Amino acid sequence: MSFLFQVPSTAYVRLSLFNIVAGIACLLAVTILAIPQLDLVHISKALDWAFSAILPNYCLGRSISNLFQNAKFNKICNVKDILSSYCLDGSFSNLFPNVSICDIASRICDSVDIECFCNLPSSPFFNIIKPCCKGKCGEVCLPWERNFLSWNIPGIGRLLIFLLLQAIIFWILVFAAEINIFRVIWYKKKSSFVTPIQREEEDDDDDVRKEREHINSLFIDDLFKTNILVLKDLTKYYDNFLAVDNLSVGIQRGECFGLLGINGAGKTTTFKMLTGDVVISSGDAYIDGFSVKRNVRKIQHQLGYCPQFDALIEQMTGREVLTMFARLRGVPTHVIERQISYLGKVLYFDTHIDKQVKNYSGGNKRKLSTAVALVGNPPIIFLDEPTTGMDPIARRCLWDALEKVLSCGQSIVLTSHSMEECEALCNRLVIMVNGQFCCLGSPQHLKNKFGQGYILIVKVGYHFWKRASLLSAGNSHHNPLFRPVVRHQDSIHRQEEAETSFKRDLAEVKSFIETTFPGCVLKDAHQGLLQYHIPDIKLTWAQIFGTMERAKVRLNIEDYLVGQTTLEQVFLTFARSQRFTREN
Ligand SMILES: Nc1ncnc2c1ncn2[C@@H]1O[C@H](COP(=O)(O)OP(=O)(O)OP(=O)(O)O)[C@@H](O)[C@H]1O
Repeated sequence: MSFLFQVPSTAYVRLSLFNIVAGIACLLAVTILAIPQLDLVHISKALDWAFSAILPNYCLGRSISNLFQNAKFNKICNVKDILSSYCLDGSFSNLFPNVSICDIASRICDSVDIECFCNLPSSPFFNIIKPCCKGKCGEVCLPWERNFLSWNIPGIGRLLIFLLLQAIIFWILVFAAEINIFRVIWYKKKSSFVTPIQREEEDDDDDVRKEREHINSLFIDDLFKTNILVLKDLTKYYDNFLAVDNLSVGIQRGECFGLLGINGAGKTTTFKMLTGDVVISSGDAYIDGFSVKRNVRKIQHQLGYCPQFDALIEQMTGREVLTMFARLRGVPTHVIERQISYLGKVLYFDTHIDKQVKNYSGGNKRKLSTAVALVGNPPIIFLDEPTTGMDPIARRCLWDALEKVLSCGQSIVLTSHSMEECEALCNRLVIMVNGQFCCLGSPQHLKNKFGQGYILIVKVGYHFWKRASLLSAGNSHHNPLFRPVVRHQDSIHRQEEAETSFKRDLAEVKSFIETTFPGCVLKDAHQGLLQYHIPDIKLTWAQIFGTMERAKVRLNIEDYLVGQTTLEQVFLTFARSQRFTREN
């Protein structure tokens, strides 16, 4: 049922409703339609067969109902009961004083059953038991079976056989789903009518293109001599929306690979495809040689996953959660305790490990989720924004822990919105925009390639404005009578003056920088803070500092900063081209 529903509460409500409808409403419908006066008995019979064949809860309800009904009618049609009720109380002898039927009947029916009476050519006793005489009772026949397991209604033999068949069929379906047969069939069927997406290769960054060519040029076995994870033209469509677009990359053993991108770039969807949570639209991914499409179970044994939102059981303690996942991963019992205390220590939440998860802070939950991903030392670990909500110390502790993991030869794929984190951990990273890789390489390579030159940040002084505001505030002490009106008008006037002056200063500084450093690009302008990228690599630090020091005296520059281009600036350059949907 987890294939049909995303939200547990929705699944619960809908399944409960379905069971009520299938179990009770169908039973009522069939029973009502079976009333002879409605003349719909044939429909009732057809529905009874149909429901019995497909609905186990109908079979169960029907069996219970039939058992009860059959027991009741068996009691009515039991010869000894009839004899005792009619003969012993004398009612029969009163009705037919000249007939010693009770004596005859009791003598006969000690040895024979009700059919004996039904076969008597005519007798008053026959009239009494007539409704029990099958085939001789016309429209007043009672439906009863001496054997309650009989195939005929109200015997429950047929229903039991259906229940058994359904158990076998549903077990086979669950087993097939477990071993992923449906997914494989789905992929096979889909690949026959999905045409691969035609890409404009020349639009790709050359590193991204080279990586794709490298992946496509080698056989899978060759790729896994060095790589642990390979994505090959991995694509995901949500209906018609292209969330992940033709990703190809190989991630090496012991490598930390970063996925950067703004909200909605497609990072989580990529993870979800790799873990088998969502179906791949086209392309494939391989972990340690196993295809996600064909061997998702094997792949799930190989990976640890820290999802974007903590998937923890609130009522369990941290230790219990880790023990559970360790057992699921097949960690030997005697090693589990050692691993848990190690993870608690390196991730610095060992003091909370015996608390219930519901009492954890947000940061500690993230640590526990990361520990869940690390338990059992899987060869590849996916971490989706693991440090969200962690304080700077905890974050650094996590980085140390991840460094240790990497040094043991395990690989990590990490998404994060912290450039600092990516620079600290990632050997290589990609920036994703609109589901595509825009650039690929080490943080330094990307900075060199996309951020050649310098970053100049200039803060234009606003002290005139500040002084004016202070002045107007100071004046207000002296003339309490006129203060409200005069102060208000004066303040507005001074603020307007200060604003004009500030705008003039800003324009002067802009014009100075743009003429002094030709080719510079204004990246950001915000509250008097101008951020330029100076691409001219021939300029020296001394030249830039000298020029700015001289300008600082002449122009209204309060402060300035010259630096190397940061990863964040490279990121921002690419992030600007992300298409914005209503959601992101
Ligand atoms: N189940 C879904 N159905 C339809 N569209 C979806 C679904 N899940 C994600 N998307 C869309 O796919 C795109 C990529 O989403 P995804 O969650 O992968 O982004 P992300 O890069 O992980 O973002 P974030 O940094 O916020 O986690 C988004 O535009 C999102 O709206």
